[in-house]
Amino acid sequence: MFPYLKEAGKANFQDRYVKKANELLVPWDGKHASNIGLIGAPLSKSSISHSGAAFAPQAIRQALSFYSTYSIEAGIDLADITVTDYGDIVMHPTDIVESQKRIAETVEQVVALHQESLWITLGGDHSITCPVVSGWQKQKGTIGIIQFDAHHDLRNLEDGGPTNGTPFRRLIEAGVIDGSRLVQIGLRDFANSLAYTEYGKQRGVTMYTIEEVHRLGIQTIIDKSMQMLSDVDAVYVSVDMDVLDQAFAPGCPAIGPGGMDSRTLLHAISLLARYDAVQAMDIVEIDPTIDFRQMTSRLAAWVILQFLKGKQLA
Ligand SMILES: N=CN[C@@H](CCC(=O)O)C(=O)O
Ligand SMILES: [Mn+2]
Ligand SMILES: [Mn+2]
Repeated sequence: MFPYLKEAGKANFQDRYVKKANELLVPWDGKHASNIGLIGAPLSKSSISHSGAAFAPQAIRQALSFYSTYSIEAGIDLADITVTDYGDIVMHPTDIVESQKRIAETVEQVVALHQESLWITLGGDHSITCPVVSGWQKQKGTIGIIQFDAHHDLRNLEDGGPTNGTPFRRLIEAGVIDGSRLVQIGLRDFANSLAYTEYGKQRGVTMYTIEEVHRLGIQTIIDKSMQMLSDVDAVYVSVDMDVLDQAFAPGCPAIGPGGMDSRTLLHAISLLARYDAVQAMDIVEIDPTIDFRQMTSRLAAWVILQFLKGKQLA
């Protein structure tokens, strides 16, 4: 009736030949689901550094609207993919342990409903990976994890409880994953301590520093890692955005120089997604309140798109 009135929040300009990446997300109706699920775990009260990562799931969804679904490099369009958006898990306002329990329970329940689905979880700080993987693993069996991170995240629990510095130690000590099935990629100087490198080595964790990424090349590291994990039932990819150099990811609380460039991370995700065993991914440690021009959330949107692209190329 009114030709110049549009629904609030809808784009001002629509090109009939362009599909925007956010249009791939379809809210879960409680019944129907596609074979790719997305869920938000907005917890950041568990972060050692001040963090507004609880705002990241919405920021990343919104950042998808900046991009189209067409990959000129691969010569494919993702337009026909549907990602079922399960929404965000409600966090307890003060109780971190209760919030993490809700994450584990919810993930276990939704994965049980749709066991064949691929899962993308948007954090939150990195503490969410422990409950997410715990819930997911219950439906999967023996799992491997590939972690992109500047940090080990193998800190002791005594000093701070279940913070964003501890998820992989908790998973190992709870027996959810064997240390020999954890691969850490992008570890960097002056962001860790010898005690945790030694703890990781004792547990059989495979570690690649950012210097090794540069020297060996990301393709070689991904090939080797997936070969090493060839006996697992499923592989989980955990993307701590602070693996990136501060120039590429200004919106992470624990930024630093000497990190990975965005192209290397995106290539790694697309390579990993081509493996059938890679069935889940999380993206963590983005605080949209300190980001610059949504650069870090935009990159996270691309991480999702590279994952979807890689699956199309599998
Ligand atoms: N996942 C991040 N872990 C880092 C940063 C913690 C922080 O400063 O918030 C770590 O344990 O050092
Ligand atoms: Mn980190
Ligand atoms: Mn981390």
